Amino acid sequence: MINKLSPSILAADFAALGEDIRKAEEAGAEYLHIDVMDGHFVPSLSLGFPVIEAIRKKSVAVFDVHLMMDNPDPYIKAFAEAGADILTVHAEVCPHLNRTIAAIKENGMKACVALNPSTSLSALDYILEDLDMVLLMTVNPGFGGQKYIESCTAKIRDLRKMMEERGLEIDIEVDGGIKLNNVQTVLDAGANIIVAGSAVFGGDIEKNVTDFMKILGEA
Ligand SMILES: O=C(CO)[C@H](O)[C@H](O)COP(=O)(O)O
Ligand SMILES: [Fe+2]
Repeated sequence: MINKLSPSILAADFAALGEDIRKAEEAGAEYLHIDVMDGHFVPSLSLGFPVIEAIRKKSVAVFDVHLMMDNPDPYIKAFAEAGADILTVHAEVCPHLNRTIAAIKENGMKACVALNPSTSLSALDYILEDLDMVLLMTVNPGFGGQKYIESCTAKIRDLRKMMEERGLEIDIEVDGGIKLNNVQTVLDAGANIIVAGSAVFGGDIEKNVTDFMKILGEA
């Protein structure tokens, strides 16, 4: 599996968003993780279409859009038009997951399902073969800067094993509390797409990206 860093712009300086993104990309980040929160599924409100459209004009990165929203189905086409490349929906709020995943693909995006830390991997049992990526939340979604939940390491390992047993090579993305001092743990467990917000945008962005990429073997 190819490792990628996906810096989460939730932790960027929103008053200097274009500049912070430019720094992350110039340091070598190929993905950007964009957190959309609806104040329903999660307590926070974050950003929406105008922001995604604006940064799409400035960035060539893969837009890895993480929807933390109830009932995302009516918005799928609009996210594609705004510039999303990968669209992630939460299993907890998608009762018609096959239909949702099909709609994401029909709109030309890669399809990913996210699971909260306490959601069982069995939620993926009958959909895994249809996915381009699985996002395992390693904190409860809603806020940046939280602490990594240790029990998620075994879950990553179990998901990679589940994929191997089915002969699947699907990206496993991890999101929440990933820092330079625990990223090797999640890589060893089987994750290969690494979201980092505060650990990238809090401080020297170029140095943080470079340091992560050395560990990811991307540098
Ligand atoms: O989805 C998210 C929160 O719900 C964010 O992507 C995540 O929390 C990144 O922030 P950090 O790396 O600071 O934990
Ligand atoms: Fe996220």
